[in-house]
Amino acid sequence: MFEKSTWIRLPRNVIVGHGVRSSVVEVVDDLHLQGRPLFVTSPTPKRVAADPIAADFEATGIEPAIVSVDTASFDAVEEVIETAEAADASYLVGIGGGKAIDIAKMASDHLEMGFLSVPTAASHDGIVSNRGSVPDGDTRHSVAAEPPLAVVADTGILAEAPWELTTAGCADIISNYTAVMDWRLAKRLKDVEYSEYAAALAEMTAEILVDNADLIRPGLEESAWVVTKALMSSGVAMSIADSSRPASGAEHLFSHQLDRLAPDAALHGHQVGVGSIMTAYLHGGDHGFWTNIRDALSSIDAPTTADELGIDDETVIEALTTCHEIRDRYTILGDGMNERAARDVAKRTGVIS
Ligand SMILES: NC(=O)C1=CN([C@@H]2O[C@H](COP(=O)(O)OP(=O)(O)OC[C@H]3O[C@@H](n4cnc5c(N)ncnc54)[C@H](OP(=O)(O)O)[C@@H]3O)[C@@H](O)[C@H]2O)C=CC1
Ligand SMILES: O=C(CO)COP(=O)(O)O
Ligand SMILES: [Zn+2]
Repeated sequence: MFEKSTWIRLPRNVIVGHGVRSSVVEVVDDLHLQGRPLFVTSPTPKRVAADPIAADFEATGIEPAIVSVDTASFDAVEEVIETAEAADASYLVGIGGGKAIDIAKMASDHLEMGFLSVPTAASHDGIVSNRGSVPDGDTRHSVAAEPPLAVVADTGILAEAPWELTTAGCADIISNYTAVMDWRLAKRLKDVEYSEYAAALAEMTAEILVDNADLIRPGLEESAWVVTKALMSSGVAMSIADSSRPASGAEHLFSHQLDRLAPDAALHGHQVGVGSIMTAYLHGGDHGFWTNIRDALSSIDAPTTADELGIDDETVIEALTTCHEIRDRYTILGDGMNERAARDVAKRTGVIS
């Protein structure tokens, strides 16, 4: 008897383009959302987007509550839940980078409220995904969460954000190549749940981004357009898989461990990009594979070395040798690398000197 079933949760509205920030009120109306929104943001996104959007709401007689978060943590999710209850909010709007959007989607899941995703940086592929990523002591959870009812991505705002945020988003996408290789390996060796559609979409997204690398230049609003579409496509792959597997393999474990060992040293996307160079090398095969990843990263100005990340060589080795313990996710790292092997891969790929 056939007993399989799937439930794919995706945004109902996706609005991308120049000046669409001013459509948030209209989108809320289109979704028939009533009552008071709570904006979940962080300091810079508050200034560049949340405050002007709040003014648009005030002009219609609605005064949004606003909470600004500093870290991606369960404490921050709790703070948002308490603020939503105290403010009698009826839906949430995540306005910012990956941190603010992740916290909004997890809080809205707990509150059983809808949420809108308004990215201010094309820096991560959690813009549409139905998952949050939160560090918790020695581990890092990929938490099932509410997908956005709508995404409003203003390419004007995204293009004005610091260039390195956009290159971080590109690197998060390029890392899909190794994430999918890890996923296929885990399917073969551990028979984990696997979706060929999600894997193909994640890979194709990386492919299209790399093919359009010459359009990705600072000061070009079209870059924000190209990168944001890729970030959304990658997020949809995660939603189809109902897992972050299509976009998160060993290179993400490496980055999550760097977040613990060297907090705030570099952006998420930049760390996973450098991790991807090394895990591509570990996957072996064609010499061109890891060099292609390195060259794709450098063609869009993303870091390819520890030095460029602002992280010292020994921290890279520590992260490589311990990051398999971060979570129960089988990857090319298997049950861990020893120090000699880690130093060898980091040196051969030029990540450390
Ligand atoms: N759920 C998922 O599927 C995914 C989740 N993630 C998560 O997302 C996070 C990484 O996202 P990322 O965006 O790099 O992290 P942050 O949200 O921390 O943003 C990075 C920096 O960009 C700043 N910023 C954001 N927008 C602007 C702007 N328009 N102008 C100037 N500065 C701006 C932020 O300012 P400020 O300091 O004021 O906040 C912050 O300093 C990680 O926690 C990662 O785990 C990543 C990928 C997928
Ligand atoms: O960053 C992600 C995909 O780009 C997902 O993060 P996790 O590794 O926490 O699942
Ligand atoms: Zn990522």
